[in-house]
Amino acid sequence: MSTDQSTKTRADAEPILSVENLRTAFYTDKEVIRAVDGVSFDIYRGETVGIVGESGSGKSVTARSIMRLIDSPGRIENGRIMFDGEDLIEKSPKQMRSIRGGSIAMVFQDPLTSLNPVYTVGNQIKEALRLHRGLSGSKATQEAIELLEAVGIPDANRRLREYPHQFSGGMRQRAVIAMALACDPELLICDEPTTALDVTIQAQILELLEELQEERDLAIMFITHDMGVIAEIADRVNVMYAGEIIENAPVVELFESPKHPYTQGLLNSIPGQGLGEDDRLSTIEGDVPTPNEDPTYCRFAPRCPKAFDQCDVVHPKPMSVGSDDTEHLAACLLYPEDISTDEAVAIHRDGNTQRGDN
Ligand SMILES: Nc1ncnc2c1ncn2[C@@H]1O[C@H](COP(=O)(O)OP(=O)(O)OP(=O)(O)O)[C@@H](O)[C@H]1O
Ligand code: NI
Repeated sequence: MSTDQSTKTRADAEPILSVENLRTAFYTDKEVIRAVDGVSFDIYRGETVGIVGESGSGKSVTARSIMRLIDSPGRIENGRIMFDGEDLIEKSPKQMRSIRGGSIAMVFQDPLTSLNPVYTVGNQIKEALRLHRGLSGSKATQEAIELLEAVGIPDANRRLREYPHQFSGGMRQRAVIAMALACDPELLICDEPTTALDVTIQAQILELLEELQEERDLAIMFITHDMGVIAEIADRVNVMYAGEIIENAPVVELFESPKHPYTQGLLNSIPGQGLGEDDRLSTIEGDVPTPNEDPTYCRFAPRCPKAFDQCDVVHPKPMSVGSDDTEHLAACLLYPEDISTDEAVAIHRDGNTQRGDN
């Protein structure tokens, strides 16, 4: 993590990605699942923004919405996804195909979903180089070798001619990252890229991503359910719960001074600080509810140790909770802290969002 750098890049630049009030819903026979329900956040060049939350909180749907990979029965219902100054929601399917794997690349949990078993790793990287950068022949081969070397795959020349099944899990994920980089993306979206790997390999991949980011000024959106991974990799963190971002803060501030009771619960459940060896976020009792109705209340209230009667009838808006100039938001009726709870509740009820005010 590198918060100083993050604050610097944020102060004097435009975000590379700006998600504004994004809403994505799935229309099932039974109900409408508001998987992403009014999500807003920014990512700047050279910055890693983490998205953390329990299973089902809407992290992957957020990523897939940005990539415009939402299929029926799902659809993006509202919002803007400004990338490099243009709204991705307005793009045609053809334009999106060239953006995907071009200026935005994605790395998933299972590298085998990104690799084709019947082609050599080299051919797949070279295909990406041909499609997105117009390279072919020995130029493409040379670039593919350099990419494998850049992601720390030894003996690149030989490994280029091997098939995915000849790679170990960690090496496979490195190959997927090489493929993602083949397109020279500006934004890399990683959805639990290290979850399936053992801890040592996981640490190596995180380190690799940080190196690549520094070299290339990459913006990274990093999805995980693991607060320990967030601490390693993120500059800024969005905490998601039931389709909403309930807290957003620079990583150090989030760990030192979490404001939302949900974030406080997540931090208490980090392995080593909590009870078990299970790395799932498991010490908050109960489950994430399915967000299947308009949030006229706090979706975390049923599990919240600090909930009071108003939490069932007033929807919390993001409030500025940072010390000094820190951009730190929490959506909880307990804030702002410096006024009475009744006054705070009134601000939330009147829909006076503070986002964008600072
Ligand atoms: N194709 C779909 N059809 C119906 N509901 C869906 C679909 N895809 C996702 N959902 C719902 O959207 C919500 C958010 O799912 P999402 O996959 O984004 O969660 P997540 O935070 O990525 O969880 P995990 O950590 O398990 O990957 C869930 O309630 C899920 O059931
Ligand atoms: Ni997911």
